[in-house]
Amino acid sequence: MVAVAELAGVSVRRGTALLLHDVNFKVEEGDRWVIIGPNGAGKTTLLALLSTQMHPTTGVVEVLGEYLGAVDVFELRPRIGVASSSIAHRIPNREKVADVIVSASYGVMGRWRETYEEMDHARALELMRLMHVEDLAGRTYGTLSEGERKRVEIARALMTDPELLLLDEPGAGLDLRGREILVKTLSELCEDPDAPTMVLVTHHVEEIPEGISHAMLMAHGSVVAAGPIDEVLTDEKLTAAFGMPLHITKIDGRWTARAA
Ligand SMILES: Nc1ncnc2c1ncn2[C@@H]1O[C@H](COP(=O)(O)OP(=O)(O)OP(=O)(O)O)[C@@H](O)[C@H]1O
Repeated sequence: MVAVAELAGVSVRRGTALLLHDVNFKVEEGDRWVIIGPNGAGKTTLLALLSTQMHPTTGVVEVLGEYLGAVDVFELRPRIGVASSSIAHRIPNREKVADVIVSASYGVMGRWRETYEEMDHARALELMRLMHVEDLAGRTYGTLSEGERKRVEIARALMTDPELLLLDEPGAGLDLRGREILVKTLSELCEDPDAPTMVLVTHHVEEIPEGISHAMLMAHGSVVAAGPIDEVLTDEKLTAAFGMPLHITKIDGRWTARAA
């Protein structure tokens, strides 16, 4: 198996704060990872390394065969799709949904004077169908519900045909209906053999789509457990990560957790 990303002995320090401590993590081609942990566990920091937005203080980060620190990250970034609230905040509200997606092929936020190929428009349409937002193509981004926005943001992240897809809390702020539509759409993506290798971050096991193959539990900047999802999402390991007695169950491929 080819490693799409690998962290070896990675720590990240900011002043006296240790954001990540001796993290080892390997993502192989075709893997669908979920990273779970309480607030402040270091999940966003880990995604910042994988998306080449941050360098480690110590240790080695390899992404798509290149080592951070020895590669021009601007060449690497188009090969990585990212959907996160910080990117979403930069999308202009007046932008049409179809343009939000197609403009990713130029790496721009909001259309300006670029001209797009027919191929780009066809790809954007294909992705809108994949994310079930094709009916919203003509709407402006600012008029969408939170759930619709999330699916548009993921379609945008897929526009450059990335080899690695990073999703930072896609279910945050969604109501039950919005969450269920998103989880179903993400399940379809996870089960699509042509979809890129994926790493999804969430706080809630209820947001884990079917088709996720691996899980990592984090706490206090360290890895509590990592591996095939059924081996990692156990009462004992979840309890250790969240620091309270928890009971987790899996029914029809979906997970729920509550205090034990
Ligand atoms: N520049 C910084 N200086 C000091 N501490 C920082 C800095 N950036 C982040 N931190 C701290 O590092 C820890 C890890 O942050 P991170 O955002 O990676 O956690 P997270 O698991 O994504 O949390 P959340 O679930 O709340 O989004 C937090 O305690 C945060 O306050």
